[in-house]
Amino acid sequence: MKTIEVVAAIIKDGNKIFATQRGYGEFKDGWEFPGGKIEDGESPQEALVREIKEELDVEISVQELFDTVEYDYPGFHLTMHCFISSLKAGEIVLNEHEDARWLYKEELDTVAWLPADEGLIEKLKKVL
Ligand SMILES: Nc1nc2c([nH]c(=O)n2[C@H]2C[C@H](O)[C@@H](COP(=O)(O)OP(=O)(O)OP(=O)(O)O)O2)c(=O)[nH]1
Repeated sequence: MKTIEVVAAIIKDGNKIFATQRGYGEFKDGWEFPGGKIEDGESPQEALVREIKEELDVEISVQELFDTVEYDYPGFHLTMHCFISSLKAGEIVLNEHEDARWLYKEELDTVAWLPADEGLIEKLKKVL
């Protein structure tokens, strides 16, 4: 099966994390962590900084790797490296997503996460 390698940002502000809702495509309306595919020659961290600038207009500082999710969708295998991050500069603008929310730990279950993110959310609840 084809593997897609993706980086995603768990952007934290104090006790809150930033969740985005996909605005298009196969997973439209699902909630996720912003990010996208790594391009040739990029490190995961470089890809993440670029993707977040494209999607949200902001600069982030990328901190530690929180988890790498491995998940089989019907059409492909997803490998997703999820980095704890924080906002460095700029104001968030939703260039691609249809909605976004800052969620406290207690609110993490109030949005419909993409299937690959469900285990990650359980793991996050333990550390937030
Ligand atoms: N960014 C991100 N993608 C996720 C998450 N969970 C999850 O299953 N995915 C999947 C959805 C997509 O198939 C893939 C991400 O690829 P992508 O962001 O480049 O999105 P895309 O398929 O729309 O690709 P493209 O149109 O930009 O080429 O990973 C998540 O939390 N964040």
